[in-house]
Amino acid sequence: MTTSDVSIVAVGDAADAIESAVPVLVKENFASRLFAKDATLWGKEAESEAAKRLDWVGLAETSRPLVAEITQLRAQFTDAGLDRVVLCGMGGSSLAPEVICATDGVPITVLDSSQPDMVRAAVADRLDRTVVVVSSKSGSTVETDSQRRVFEQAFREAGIDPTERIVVVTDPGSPLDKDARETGYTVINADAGVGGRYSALTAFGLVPSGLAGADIGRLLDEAEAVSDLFATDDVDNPALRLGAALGGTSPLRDKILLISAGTANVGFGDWAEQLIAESTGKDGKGLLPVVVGDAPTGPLLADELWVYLVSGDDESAHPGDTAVQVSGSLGAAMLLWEVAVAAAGRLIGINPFDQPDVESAKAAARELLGKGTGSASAPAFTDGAVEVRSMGPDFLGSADTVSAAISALLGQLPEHGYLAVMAYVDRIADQSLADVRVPLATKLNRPVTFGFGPRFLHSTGQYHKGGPADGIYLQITTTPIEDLAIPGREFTLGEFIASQSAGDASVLADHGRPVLQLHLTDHDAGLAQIQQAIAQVTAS
Ligand SMILES: O=P(O)(O)OC[C@H]1O[C@](O)(CO)[C@@H](O)[C@@H]1O
Repeated sequence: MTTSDVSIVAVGDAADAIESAVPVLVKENFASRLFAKDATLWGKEAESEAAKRLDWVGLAETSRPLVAEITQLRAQFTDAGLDRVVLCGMGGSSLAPEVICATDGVPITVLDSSQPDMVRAAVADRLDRTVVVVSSKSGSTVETDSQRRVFEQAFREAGIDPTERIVVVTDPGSPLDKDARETGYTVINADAGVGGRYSALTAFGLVPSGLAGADIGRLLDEAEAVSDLFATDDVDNPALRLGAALGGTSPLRDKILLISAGTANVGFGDWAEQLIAESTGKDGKGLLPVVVGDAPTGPLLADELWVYLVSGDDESAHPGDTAVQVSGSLGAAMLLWEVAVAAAGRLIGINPFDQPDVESAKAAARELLGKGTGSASAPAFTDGAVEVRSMGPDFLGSADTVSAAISALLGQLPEHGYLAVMAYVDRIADQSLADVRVPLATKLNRPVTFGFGPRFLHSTGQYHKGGPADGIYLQITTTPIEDLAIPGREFTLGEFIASQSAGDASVLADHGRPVLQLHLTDHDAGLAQIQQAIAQVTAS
């Protein structure tokens, strides 16, 4: 069916789920209650958190005043010859602007990493023309704080006053809010009644995107055009239909393949990935988003739902026994998925507004940093430029090469499991590493996710630790080409990212999950060696 500029077409189990679950959601008045900010929709335990997290339903209207404010600020910067925008922020504080800018074709540098080489590269580029947006809802995320410190120092060293170049987006009253105001930065507060992954249409999505030149007024128009439709208790409500397809299949198809099939919303899967994984992956339940780019060549698996992201004028139905085809302009699509995931959360029986397991990895990282140790343990063995460690169950056996270790990890895959590749490398310079995903998925004939660390910790990281215990994990870490000090901190970025990867691995291992860590002692040689080893394993 097609309504407004949003369209949902479903076949197979997804269509059955829509047929059975949407009437229930309609009968319960889910849509109208959601838009009336009814915090009781996800059960007693979720109520107090939900009560603080539902302002996103009205953002198309309430965010309007920001458009003029941001436009004016952009004009000031442009007049001063500042035409490069860097966004420092993690997860919900950076994923939306990346998609908004890419879709609008305007450049923005998204720095969502603690990887020293990636941070150095962002700081070294056109500093004299750069405006930095520091975005953090909590105001306490260590990656973001570290990025800010590095930029502040770089500006000072270049004889530039950081207060003329740094704009801070944060919740009112956060530690960052206080500090930034005292320092004299331009601060734009976000709506505190919206969680990170639902914040695309708040100041978190709009400030960096608008400063970079994206048409944020149009984005809000697109969301506003569908708001009433999504608030309607009707079986034709596309957001309820998508929510039912995501959370209402029986048995639950919990691996959601996000396929880019002509959509104009560039990189939308990366944004939706966080929304789905962090919202649903908890209490041993959840939906695993798998961003696959092109359509998979293998058969549809019994626990997969294929979601084709198409363009509005694509009339053709995509193949697949069970599939959903979704289109919509970006602002509409963002609101569509937010409502759909909230509805899926009710169907699955989880609280879509908390992220209980993200903190556990952060705590483990803090502990390791405190001890001054990045890597948790001595390597089991070293092969060329790669140190090999295993965590969780002892699965290495007699493996003494990188490829044998990878094969041993793959041998741990449960029947309905998935493999997550987690690469703590420079996600711009080492982008090609992501190409290992497809051959691994083909070899295993099971879902394989690929995430750059620490970015994924704020996305699929919640699902890995809180969702069903059926994952196996291939962690790739590296000695940086050149480490970087964090001004005012006792640890370097290199030490910090090492503690993040080791902390996450230790939490996964505590959950009984197999983790293989491949650590590059020499970045270039190690990377080539790992790519070769994966090619060898997947070819056999
Ligand atoms: O905006 P903040 O508070 O820096 O948080 C960044 C991200 O970290 C998380 O809180 C946890 O991963 C995400 O939900 C959030 O989007």
